[in-house]
Amino acid sequence: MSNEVIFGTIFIALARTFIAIPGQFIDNAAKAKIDMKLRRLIWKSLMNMPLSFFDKTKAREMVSRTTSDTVNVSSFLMTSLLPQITSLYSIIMTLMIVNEYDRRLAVSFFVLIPLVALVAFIQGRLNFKAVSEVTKSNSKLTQFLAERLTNIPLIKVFANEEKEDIRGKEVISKLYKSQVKAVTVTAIFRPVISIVESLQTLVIVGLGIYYVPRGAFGIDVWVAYYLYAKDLMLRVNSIVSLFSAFKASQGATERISRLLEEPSEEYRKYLIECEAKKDEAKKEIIFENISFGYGDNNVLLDVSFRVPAGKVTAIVGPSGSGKTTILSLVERFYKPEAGVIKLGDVPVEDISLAGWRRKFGYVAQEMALMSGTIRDNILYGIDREVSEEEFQRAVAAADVMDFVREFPEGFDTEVGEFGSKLSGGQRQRIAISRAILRDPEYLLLDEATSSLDAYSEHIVQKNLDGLMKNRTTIVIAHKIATVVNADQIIVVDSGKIAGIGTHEGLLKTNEIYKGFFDIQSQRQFACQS
Ligand SMILES: Nc1ncnc2c1ncn2[C@@H]1O[C@H](COP(=O)(O)OP(=O)(O)OP(=O)(O)O)[C@@H](O)[C@H]1O
Repeated sequence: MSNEVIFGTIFIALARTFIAIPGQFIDNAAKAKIDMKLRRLIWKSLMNMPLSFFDKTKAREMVSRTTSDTVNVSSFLMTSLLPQITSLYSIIMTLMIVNEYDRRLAVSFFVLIPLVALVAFIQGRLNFKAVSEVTKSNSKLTQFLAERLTNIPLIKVFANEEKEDIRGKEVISKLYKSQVKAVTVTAIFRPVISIVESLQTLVIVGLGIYYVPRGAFGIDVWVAYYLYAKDLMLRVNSIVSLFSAFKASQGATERISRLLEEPSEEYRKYLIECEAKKDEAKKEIIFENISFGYGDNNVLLDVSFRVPAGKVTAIVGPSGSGKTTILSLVERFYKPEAGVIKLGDVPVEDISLAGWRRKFGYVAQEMALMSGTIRDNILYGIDREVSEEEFQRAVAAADVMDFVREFPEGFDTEVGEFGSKLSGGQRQRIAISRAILRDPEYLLLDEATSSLDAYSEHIVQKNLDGLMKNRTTIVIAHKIATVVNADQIIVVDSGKIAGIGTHEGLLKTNEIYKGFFDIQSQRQFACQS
């Protein structure tokens, strides 16, 4: 019996050590794999979300969904849940083995287990609350820092450094206080846990002192019981702490599930294969009784018009009247609430979104760039081979050479985060050269030359005119020259069509257009004089 107990105990201890080493490796590798799979799933889902999703979601929240929430889930699965299955098995086996040694020793566990479980439960709850508080304060600090650091010019312009300093200190202090709270919980529970451990030892030792001299069992059984009891208590402790780990991962799991359940753009729904049908560029784009709003903010009301194929349509109207929204609907960033948009006689809903977007070149007022070089940005989204000659032609047409020449590294110059190392006009010229390379069937320009100086504007406008020629183009225009030369002008006012016609026609019949023309003429005159 004696040898059996001693060798059995040593064998279990050794086996545990040898199993633990590869076990730990497998756990960590599996955890990393779960992280990777979850992150890929989230990323894919984010890439297929409609623009309306990003209107209501903070980018930083999506970053933490992809980085920290995934870790919470995988940690729960691999470091909390799975090991507890073996813990449960160990507890049952220990109870059975000790019961075989001596029933009275096994009964002692029914006193020790509830005691340890109760303390671990209370500690888990308090710890969970404290750690949640730290996580919350931490993400508030991250949000604060990211927002302020990307808006330094705004802070400087309003000389708000002192106020921001005070606000920053408050956010940092909040994180500090929550950390101290968490540390206090740990500090309070350390002595409580020590007391419980001492009690355990007292019971274990007490049982030995009482029963061994009376011959109930030998010292070997007593030592084995001691080792089993210690291990059992650790396992009970970790099973109970599963509760707080579950709570911590519950929030993350819910957030990830909610994200994955969001409806995607049905990007790959191919009802009509768009790419093959080049001749569709010959078809007009038709808005039939379109109404649309962002949430409760109604922007377009029963809007109907036709964009003739191969012609330039200019949209004019006061700020906030819905001009950019019309372009967004053409690009199918949003779905109209009422009415239908057609290409010829086909509703655009029946045309694959990927193919549809590939038909368009879009140059917005503010074009953000990706970090990388100027060349990377010019070629962004161009999924075909571009010869150096073609590249040079495009950059010359958009007057990009004018500023690239100034940089020692030329087209290999890094543009910085969001293209921050370039001016608005330089960023716009990159966007225009990108549109030229894309050679789209449809061109959407949102006041595309607004950030350029007079000289560059002249060159770029000349090339844009070339690009617009025989191409279906919708341009949101504030400049007289663009408007006057357009084949058709749509006047938008408070989300409604206030007039459609040519410059001469509207000038005679449309008061809003006449007002717009007069203001723009005066502005242009003021700029020139
Ligand atoms: N993503 C959005 N979410 C919520 N509201 C929006 C969004 N984009 C625009 N709006 C609102 O829709 C209305 C029309 O905006 P839109 O950008 O279409 O006007 P616009 O005529 O192009 O203006 P501007 O000439 O100043 O660029 C505005 O009241 C604006 O606040």
